[in-house]
Amino acid sequence: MAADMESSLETSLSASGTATGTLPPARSRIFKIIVIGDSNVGKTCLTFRFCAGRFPDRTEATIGVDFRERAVDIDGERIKIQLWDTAGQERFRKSMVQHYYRNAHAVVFVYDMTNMASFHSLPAWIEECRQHLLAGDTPRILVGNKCDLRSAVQVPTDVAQKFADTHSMPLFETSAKNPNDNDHVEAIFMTLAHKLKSHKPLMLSQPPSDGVVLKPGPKPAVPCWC
Ligand SMILES: Nc1nc2c(ncn2[C@@H]2O[C@H](COP(=O)(O)OP(=O)(O)OP(=O)(O)O)[C@@H](O)[C@H]2O)c(=O)[nH]1
Repeated sequence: MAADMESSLETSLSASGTATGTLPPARSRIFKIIVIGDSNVGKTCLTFRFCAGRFPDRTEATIGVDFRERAVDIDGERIKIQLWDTAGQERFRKSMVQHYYRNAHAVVFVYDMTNMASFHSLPAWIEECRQHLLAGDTPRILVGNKCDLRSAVQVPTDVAQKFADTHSMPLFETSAKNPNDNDHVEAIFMTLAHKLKSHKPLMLSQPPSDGVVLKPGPKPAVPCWC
């Protein structure tokens, strides 16, 4: 992953590059999106699905944080979506928490639709986020995962929607495993990236080094989810 992160240091000038044979790479905006929620809800699988395009063969509990990154083209602009897959288990995350939130441009809260306890944990995750995020207007979305396990669903959509409305977040129900189910993981992150693109000024972030972001981006503009 380190190599991927290094690539986000690319700088500008391709548009004005001269015919020297090796044009400098295009500058990319980087959107740091952190993915939060209880252990086992599928944060690793969701981020893997978006960045690698498939469901991982196997996963282990995330320790600290994993980074995944994907470059996308939005309206002709190259954007790097940097997903921070955070540990759900308290013992694997406590020393890292402030690094997750630092300079985050958006937050994805995840619960497991087949596990009511993971839904009931959401207020605690929202509170942690509130305590660490400087910008209270940082875009947030709510994702219910594992909707492919239809017969095991414990969290009704209307209950989740009510919760999402109360917290002014859009709700998506999806499956990292089965890309044909409900909202596509691809569409969820791309929707978020479109929102960020239309509201963020240009950022030249440094990539994280040992989990620490070196250079802050400017305060994000007020998001609009309408
Ligand atoms: N059926 C089904 N299983 C899923 C889905 N997403 C994840 N899983 C399974 O749920 C388990 C946990 O997935 P992870 O992605 O490792 O969960 P996590 O939230 O990253 O867990 P931590 O790293 O401990 O915080 C694994 O056994 C996955 O295979 C899904 O959409 N459908």
